[in-house]
Amino acid sequence: MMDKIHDLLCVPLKQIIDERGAVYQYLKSTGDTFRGFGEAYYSKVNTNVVKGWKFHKEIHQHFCVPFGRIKLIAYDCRIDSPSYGAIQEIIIDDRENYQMISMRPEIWYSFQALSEPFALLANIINKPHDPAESLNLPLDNKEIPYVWK
Ligand SMILES: Cc1cn([C@H]2C[C@H](O)[C@@H](COP(=O)(O)OP(=O)(O)O[C@H]3O[C@@H](C)C(=O)[C@@H](O)[C@H]3O)O2)c(=O)[nH]c1=O
Repeated sequence: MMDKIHDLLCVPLKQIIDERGAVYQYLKSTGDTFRGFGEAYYSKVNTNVVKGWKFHKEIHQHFCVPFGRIKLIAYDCRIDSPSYGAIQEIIIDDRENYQMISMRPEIWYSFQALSEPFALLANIINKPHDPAESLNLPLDNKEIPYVWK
């Protein structure tokens, strides 16, 4: 059963399309979820590859997919959360599911590229990347109740 994780926000984004191309909106400092700017980068994911599981202790992330299609799985391990134990599946892409995911810290997540030849997961984070601030678990672990097929 796919739940909704407390305070993990999916914000539909506009694409302003014209005959020349389009403008894909992403993140504004005036947005409700903005927590300051630290770094922006892309995670390129080759078709069918799954990255993760990842967990950030402090960093707040803003994901969107400007190219391709990603399946994101999130798991709420916060004992004090109203959605403790929840697993949420989110499709993010550059078309009908063009949206920003406001991913607060302390959520486990992993993500798979569903598009060929790859997908780009854009990420804007509120502090510069710090490997010491994150945790990783292998895809086949005993802690997270989700199995990637
Ligand atoms: C994110 C990042 C990674 N790296 C290095 C660390 C490592 O040697 C290599 C690959 O890093 P990762 O395996 O973490 O890359 P990846 O698995 O693509 O994950 C990254 O994508 C986003 C969506 C996340 O979820 C973050 O955890 C981030 O680490 O790049 C940097 O130098 N600067 C950075 O800002």
